[in-house]
Amino acid sequence: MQINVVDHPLVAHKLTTLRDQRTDSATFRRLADELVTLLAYEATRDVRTESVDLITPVTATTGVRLTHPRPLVVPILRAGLGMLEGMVRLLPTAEVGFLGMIRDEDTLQPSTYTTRMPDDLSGRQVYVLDPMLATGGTLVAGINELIARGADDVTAICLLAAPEGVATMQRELAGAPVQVVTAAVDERLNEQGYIVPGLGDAGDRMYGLAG
Ligand SMILES: O=P(O)(O)OC[C@H]1O[C@H](OP(=O)(O)OP(=O)(O)O)[C@H](O)[C@@H]1O
Ligand SMILES: O=c1cc[nH]c(=O)[nH]1
Ligand SMILES: [Mg+2]
Repeated sequence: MQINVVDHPLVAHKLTTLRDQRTDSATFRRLADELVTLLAYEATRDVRTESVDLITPVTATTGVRLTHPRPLVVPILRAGLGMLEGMVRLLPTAEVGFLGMIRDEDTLQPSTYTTRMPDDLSGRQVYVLDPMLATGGTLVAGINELIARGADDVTAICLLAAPEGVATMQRELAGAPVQVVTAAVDERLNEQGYIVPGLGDAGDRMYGLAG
């Protein structure tokens, strides 16, 4: 499994504002949207294209366009939903599937409460969106579901990662066709499984406290 930490001043600037506890939900959602487009620029470096002939107002030429089958974008609900618009803006032909997952606050084990995706993902490029890679349990389970459906080219885009989660993914998904693109790998997890220094609970910061 490959990890790509995007080292760019605009990425660092937006991430710093996301971390700040004074940033309100509306600003947090806007910055998450902007940040995912910057990360997606790196994450889609190998997106499949085909050449296409066209005529400009000046001459005939050849260009490229995204190829079929269409890429699949899968936000992991809830917090991954805040990354969806920024991603499909860059990949307008993408199809969108959904994985609803929640991490138990005490055991930190993930469970899946909804799945809406094509049954057969063979030959598809898949982009998974989840802002936080903490213990890695959620992404490992989510990506294993994609692989079970035949996915053989999976890129996870995360706003922030913990070294523990990266190590878990490298162990659990060793040899799998998976890469992770993130804005930063932080110091560690705390006793509650939150990333330190982190940005808190991404879902709560986007959408308010879950009831
Ligand atoms: O790497 P892990 O330790 O598995 O933790 C990461 C997961 O935790 C958060 O989701 P949460 O369970 O809070 O659900 P939410 O998005 O609905 O808030 C986050 O959005 C990730 O999906
Ligand atoms: O720091 C963390 C860890 C898991 N989920 C979050 O939303 N934040
Ligand atoms: Mg949450």
